[in-house]
Amino acid sequence: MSIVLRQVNHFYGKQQALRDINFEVESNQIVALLGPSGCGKTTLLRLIAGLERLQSGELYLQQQLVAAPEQAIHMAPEQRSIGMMFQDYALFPHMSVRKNIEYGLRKQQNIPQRKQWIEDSLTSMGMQGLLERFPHTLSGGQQQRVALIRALAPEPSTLLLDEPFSALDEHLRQQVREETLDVLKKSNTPAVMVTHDPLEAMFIADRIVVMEQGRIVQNDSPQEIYQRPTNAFVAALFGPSNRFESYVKQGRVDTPLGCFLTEQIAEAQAVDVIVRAKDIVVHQLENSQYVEARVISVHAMGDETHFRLQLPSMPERVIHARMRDHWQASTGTKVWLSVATEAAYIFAKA
Ligand SMILES: Nc1ncnc2c1ncn2[C@@H]1O[C@H](COP(=O)(O)OP(=O)(O)OP(=O)(O)O)[C@@H](O)[C@H]1O
Repeated sequence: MSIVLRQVNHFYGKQQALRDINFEVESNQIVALLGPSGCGKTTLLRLIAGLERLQSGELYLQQQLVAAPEQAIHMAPEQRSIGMMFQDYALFPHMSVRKNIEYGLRKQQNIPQRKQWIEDSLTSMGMQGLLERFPHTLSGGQQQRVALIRALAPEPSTLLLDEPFSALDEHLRQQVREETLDVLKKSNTPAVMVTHDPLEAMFIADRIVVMEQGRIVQNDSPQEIYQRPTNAFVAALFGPSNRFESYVKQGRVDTPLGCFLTEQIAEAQAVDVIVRAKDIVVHQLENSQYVEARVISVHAMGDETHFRLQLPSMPERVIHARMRDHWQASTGTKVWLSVATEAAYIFAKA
């Protein structure tokens, strides 16, 4: 194991930022911490790095107990062999790219070999010839690549990344994200990356830890998180969705989009139902099995068409649907909706 956290709680004054956190990062794994602003992601990263003192619980890095307040253990950040990379790059402005990267090399390392690694890594990212340049002469994407190589040059046992791509525009973000993934996998460095972008987490991570209000609500592979979300919050993370409140009656849950079967949830239990926009099929032809709706607006979204729809039974709500087809329809057009029964995610309310 690269990182093990046991029973960690953290307070800022009276406000609790982390609750009962337990998780592990295996060697060679990339783990994404995913959740909305304020859910405690950065706090967790800072605790692992030692920038914030653990108040309770235990932290192991490479099987070594490095923080445990009950045993008065707190290893200093610089002794933890952790590399860090943040969204604002934080390169030294008065040093060349070469000096920035070589700054962290340690005497114990095979320096000529590391220098070769630095040159090879920059070349693989299309950055050959930039070693003598200064940070202010580089683009944001180039600075971010330098920051990655700098963080990895001392061969840390783990890399922590806090929203590393958020300052980049969408196109560049995708490119730098792919390069980062390749460099991390090639160097076999386990990493924990904070992000609030579910697609980014799915793309880069072997495992996703979803956080909500200081708690871990699910810790699984990207596929499990997407296909078997454990609560309504996780089910609604990936793209636009529709949420309904209902209750179980004779093994069924009635919603404005139809009736769905549920076997696991007790009779009369109040539930949240999530139907992802992509799971609603919009039909042009009337069918008595389908639910009637009217078009509010239609939006071409590249390969998909996004519909904002209104149901006669609940005119105050906007229903979101997404189809792979290309559609055009004017406001007020009548359409019919269907949802496969397995496409409704049903969760008992807490
Ligand atoms: N130094 C601090 N002093 C007081 N409260 C803090 C401090 N740092 C964080 N908090 C609070 O703790 C909670 C968790 O913050 P944290 O920065 O860990 O969340 P986050 O998920 O990383 O959010 P974001 O995505 O916006 O960075 C928030 O309510 C925040 O306001």
